[in-house]
Amino acid sequence: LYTGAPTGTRLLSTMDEHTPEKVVFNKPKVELHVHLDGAIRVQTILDVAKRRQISLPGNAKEQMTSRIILTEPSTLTGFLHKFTEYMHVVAGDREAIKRIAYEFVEDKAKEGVIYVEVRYSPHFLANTKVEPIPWNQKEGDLSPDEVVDLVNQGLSQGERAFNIKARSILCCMRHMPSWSMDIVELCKKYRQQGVVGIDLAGDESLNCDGNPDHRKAYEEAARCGIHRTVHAGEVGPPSVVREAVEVLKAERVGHGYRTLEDRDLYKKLLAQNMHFEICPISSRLTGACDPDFTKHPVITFRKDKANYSLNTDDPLIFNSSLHLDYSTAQKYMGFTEEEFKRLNIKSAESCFLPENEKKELLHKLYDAYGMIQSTAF
Ligand SMILES: O=c1[nH]cnc2c1ncn2[C@H]1C[C@H](O)[C@@H](CO)O1
Repeated sequence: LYTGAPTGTRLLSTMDEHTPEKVVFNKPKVELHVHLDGAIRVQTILDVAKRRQISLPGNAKEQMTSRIILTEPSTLTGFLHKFTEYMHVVAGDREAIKRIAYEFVEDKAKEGVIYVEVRYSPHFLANTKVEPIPWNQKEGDLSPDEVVDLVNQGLSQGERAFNIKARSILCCMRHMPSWSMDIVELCKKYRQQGVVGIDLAGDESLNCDGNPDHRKAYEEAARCGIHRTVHAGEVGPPSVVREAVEVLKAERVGHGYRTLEDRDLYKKLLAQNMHFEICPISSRLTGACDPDFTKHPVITFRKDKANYSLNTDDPLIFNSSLHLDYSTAQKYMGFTEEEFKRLNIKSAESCFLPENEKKELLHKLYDAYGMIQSTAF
């Protein structure tokens, strides 16, 4: 049993019962890149479909699971298509949205995560005040604004029940620039209720142009002190990373694998201590990286002592858990306990919490890792 819970009030099991993989780093962790809508329990999708009388092609859990999950390397476009299998079930439903957020916190606590930043597109979960209404839903009465309020409620109930900290990041979508100004306004409105940042997600292989609406939203975010991350260089070229950092003023890069193809950019970002949100399992199944993990870009990041985190991205679709990302890094990339500690401390340093809360989180990690705080890496 993992007994190092922050306040010592709760014992966490070493792993989720559905994850057979070995736990290689059974210590408190920080996760910075995970999509709420890519981290729903299959059982919850089935329960909500039943309650709402939405018929699904497969009713049995195994059938639905096999429709949703990716087992072989695909493309980012192919991967993103998987969301159409189930998003219509939960979108527009208040109870489902709160439940998903709450259960998400429970699942993270079970993985030994003590601080998580979870991201999602409020528009994708709404059915009014969103144009076009996503997932072929009929118009209803759940706006993106109320979606954010519901997720905040679910997350904070989860925080209290499972004794970890959860904050959120709101996603702009590359193919929907007209939503981006709403996003920054929602970030501003809900910054006291757990929203800590803005992201730009979606299909970089189809939409990597520097759209002025995304740029305006990010300018406003920077002006208001809203923290910024951008999906870039996952499948798109290094120029998308450069734009994310130089134009959108991203403080972190989502994925960023292809940064390595531009030596000058990579050197500059290393010198800047730029944080890369690395998602090993995801990068194989989306086709972003070579399927051979022994050739993964994170091996270079590690060698260069770069600032990066390890993350699940979309554990529902990858049928994965954070333990699997860690055990993969250990098994195929030679990661050690020391490196896991170092990268979690880097993750905490790069998180979007206010300084005082960041310090507190760092203290918890130093304490759990048996480190004296001055022993900086
Ligand atoms: O890995 C990803 N790259 C780009 N976009 C992604 C990835 N995973 C999820 N998304 C998209 C699909 C979700 O509906 C959206 C918001 O969470 O973000």
